[in-house]
Amino acid sequence: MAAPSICSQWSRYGSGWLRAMRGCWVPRLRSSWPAGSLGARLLSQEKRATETHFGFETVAEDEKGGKVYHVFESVAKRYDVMNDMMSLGIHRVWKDLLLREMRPLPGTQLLDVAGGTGDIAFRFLNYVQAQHQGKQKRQLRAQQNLSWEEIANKYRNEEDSLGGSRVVICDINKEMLKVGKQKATAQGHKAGLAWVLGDAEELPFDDDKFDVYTIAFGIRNVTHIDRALQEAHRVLKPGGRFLCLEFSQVNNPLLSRIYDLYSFQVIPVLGEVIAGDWKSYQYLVESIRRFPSQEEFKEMIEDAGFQKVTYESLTSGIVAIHSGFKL
Ligand SMILES: COc1cc(O)cc(C/C=C(\C)CC/C=C(\C)CC/C=C(\C)CC/C=C(\C)CC/C=C(\C)CC/C=C(\C)CC/C=C(\C)CC/C=C(\C)CC/C=C(\C)CCC=C(C)C)c1O
Ligand SMILES: C[S@@+](CC[C@H](N)C(=O)[O-])C[C@H]1O[C@@H](n2cnc3c(N)ncnc32)[C@H](O)[C@@H]1O
Repeated sequence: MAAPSICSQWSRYGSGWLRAMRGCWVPRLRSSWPAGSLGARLLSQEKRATETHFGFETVAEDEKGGKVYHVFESVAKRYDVMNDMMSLGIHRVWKDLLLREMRPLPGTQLLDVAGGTGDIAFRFLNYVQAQHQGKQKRQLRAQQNLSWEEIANKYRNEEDSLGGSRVVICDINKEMLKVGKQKATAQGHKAGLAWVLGDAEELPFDDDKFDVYTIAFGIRNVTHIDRALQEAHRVLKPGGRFLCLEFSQVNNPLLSRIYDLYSFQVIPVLGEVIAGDWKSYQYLVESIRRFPSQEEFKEMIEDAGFQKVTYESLTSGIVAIHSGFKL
């Protein structure tokens, strides 16, 4: 599979003709537009159309990708330890629940987008391996009068311990992927996984290719969420499933105040102390507040063409798992 270069990915950010115009005739005309005139209104519309947010900051659309890249390049090495410290390990439970929701069938082809250091992919591999081994044991136990040679051969001939399941981890950040690959080696995951550098908004995969698409704590960072959702829909096979684990809206007012206090007063401090990076963790908490609520995000998933869209809020809505099908 071809891995597109980071530079070619970035050249795409922002809408082409508006960007080109901003650079040429728009600034020259600006001074001659009286306030409230059509020209001034068009300019402000054009600005709004090409601006987005990076946390609480307003930035040009074509700047956001670079800023997000810098955040994850900076945190990559301390990413996993930070998550355990900041969430007291709770992120592991959320990720386990995503797998429980997925319940992959034998032979599942999974695409994990914004897969970073591989947490979802490794859970998937452990799950399908355990399933496959369980099935194999049950089959052997059901067969009477097998010799020890036959049993030993059965185990030896078992080339694919994953029962045909595979996972592709796709992420835009090569530093995150690098840490993920090191983790895979340390955890003994060799077979059944591929690492691909790519953008959620322009996936380097053919149509109708995967059974399941996951994105965990990734979609919040994408510049055009609608494009990422459309891409998810494109690469899934008919009948395929979209699953997203993401921060969401806390639904308990009292807890919400404690949560805000913890997010804004503690997380950036931990970011500074553990990773030497206040700004990236300030971006994390700000981007969480910017992300749509459970219901709003559900509508966006439906707009991308998914059917039977549902969600489950976890830990009082701190995070939610959204699910949808390509039918
Ligand atoms: C740069 O971008 C990123 C970098 C990353 O490293 C990760 C991500 C993406 C995120 C993940 C992969 C998930 C893992 C990361 C997190 C969970 C960090 C984000 C955390 C939050 C937004 C806050 C919510 C966290 C939790 C509920 C986890 C549990 C944490 C606690 C129970 C905190 C306990 C801490 C203390 C007792 C320390 C003392 C605190 C204070 C003095 C401040 C005041 C705090 C309190 C009164 C207690 C705080 C209690 C809560 C927060 C519980 C609130 C519970 C509910 C609302 C149910 C990435 O994009
Ligand atoms: C918070 S991490 C999540 C990593 C992993 N899924 C997890 O649950 O631990 C967010 C990831 O999204 C990736 N990312 C951000 N924008 C992306 C994009 N446009 N396309 C693909 N990946 C992106 C980042 O590089 C980073 O690895």
